[in-house]
Amino acid sequence: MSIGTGTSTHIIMRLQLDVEVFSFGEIASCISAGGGDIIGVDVISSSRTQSVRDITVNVHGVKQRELISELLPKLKGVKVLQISDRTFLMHIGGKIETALKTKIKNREDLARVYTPGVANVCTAIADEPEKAYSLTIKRNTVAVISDGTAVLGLGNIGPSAAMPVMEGKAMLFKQLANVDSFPICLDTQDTEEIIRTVKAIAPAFGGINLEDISAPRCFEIEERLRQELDIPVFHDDQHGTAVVLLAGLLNALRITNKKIEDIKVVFTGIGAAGIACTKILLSAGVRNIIGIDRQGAIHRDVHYENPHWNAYAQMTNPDNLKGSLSEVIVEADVFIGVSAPGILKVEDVISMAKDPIVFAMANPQPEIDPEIAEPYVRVLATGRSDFPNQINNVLCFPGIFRGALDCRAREINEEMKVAAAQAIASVVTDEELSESYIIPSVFNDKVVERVREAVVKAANQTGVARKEPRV
Ligand SMILES: NC(=O)c1ccc[n+]([C@@H]2O[C@H](COP(=O)([O-])OP(=O)(O)OC[C@H]3O[C@@H](n4cnc5c(N)ncnc54)[C@H](O)[C@@H]3O)[C@@H](O)[C@H]2O)c1
Ligand SMILES: O=C(O)C[C@H](O)C(=O)O
Ligand SMILES: [Mg+2]
Repeated sequence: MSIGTGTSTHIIMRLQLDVEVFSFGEIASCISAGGGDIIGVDVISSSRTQSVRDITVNVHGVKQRELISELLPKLKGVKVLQISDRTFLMHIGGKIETALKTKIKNREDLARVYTPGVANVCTAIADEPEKAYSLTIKRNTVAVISDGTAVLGLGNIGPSAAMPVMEGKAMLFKQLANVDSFPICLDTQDTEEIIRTVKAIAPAFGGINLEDISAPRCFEIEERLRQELDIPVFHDDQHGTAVVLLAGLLNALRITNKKIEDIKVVFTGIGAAGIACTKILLSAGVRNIIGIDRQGAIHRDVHYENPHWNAYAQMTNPDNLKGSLSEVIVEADVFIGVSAPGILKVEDVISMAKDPIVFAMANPQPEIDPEIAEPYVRVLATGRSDFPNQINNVLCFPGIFRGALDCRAREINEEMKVAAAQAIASVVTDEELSESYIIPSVFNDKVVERVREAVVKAANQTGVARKEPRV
């Protein structure tokens, strides 16, 4: 399966060139005719007769890449040895590794980090289990756990295919918040087995980040683990997303000057993210939310097999609207998509109220192509990093876990989440706020620090902190 991103990407073409025959001008014209731009040329090897070169080319989609790959071999003296995509190259062998804090230089070191010295440390922990926090990786380490059932918007692609996303989350934890983490993808989709397994591996970890586990199983898995473990358990697709969404919406409403209690919000995708996002907006004061899943608006006149939808119908849709997205979205102020690609049409956006806010957050393909939607909306956001206004849980999970680990929080509660949302929103000042800047960038170094501070404060206020954090 190939993801047509619709945006540019770099490919590296390794060419074997017959020195007597080839013409670089012809190669350049051919790449340009295929719609690519040459970014760089590296000579890999050279002899009197042959030269092997890597040509890095910027292309704007899969079709251009295919066209260039077809045209180049037709040139005289040119043989295409290999075409690699930079994204794939960054994944070869995985994206993370274990690093040592101290090197074992001699026998004395060996006897300390390993047998016999290590035995004394083990006994100390056996005598006083709390010491696991000071003498093992526990205090700074989170397990990133998935069963591969709702990987981005790709669906149930299984545990092995989920690994690149989980490795990516681990990279972000480390780079943004210096939290160590392990990506763990489980080869089971059985709720009880997942709960048992996570509980069994929990002693090594200071927190559990559940990721890309589909609804409705994710609700029970998280709830039971929260009750049965004494470390924070956080389903990122529910709560991380909800926190960042609330931050983005608070700032978008500053632009459109609409009051949170007056807006009509239409959601698509009433799964893990959709239900949690709805709940956070209700507690922030939104009164009119209508949720839409595959069969249309969720209302109170039917009984759903999914018990979460019956509960959802009770807390949303005050006018008990029925029908399709196109029918329900008329005069809505805000659209929030956590569902599937391409389901929002331009006509739907046109039918919204003045100054529409559209958050098309499905990954990797949003509910509407941003380029198509842009002329019709006041504020547009997606979950992706290649458009402005990235509403993605990456703005939340590193900082929220940094804070929770630092104050050794027992759990991550509602107050900590709302504090995190306000902290993220506050990074964008009044002077900076604009239609294309409602939410700070992932690379804004104020984000993690502000979220951490707000989360530690809320944890202290709600009595779930078990330690004064180091400053
Ligand atoms: N931007 C972010 O930070 C962020 C965070 C979490 C999830 N997401 C995205 O949101 C989407 C859902 O993720 P999830 O974890 O909630 O998955 P999920 O499987 O728990 O829920 C998805 C829901 O969308 C519904 N759906 C699918 N196709 C639909 C359609 N055509 N019309 C209406 N509803 C439809 C499904 O029936 C399901 O109820 C994914 O694309 C994911 O990438 C984005
Ligand atoms: O992984 C992401 O980019 C965000 C989110 O967790 C998702 O599942 O889409
Ligand atoms: Mg996810």
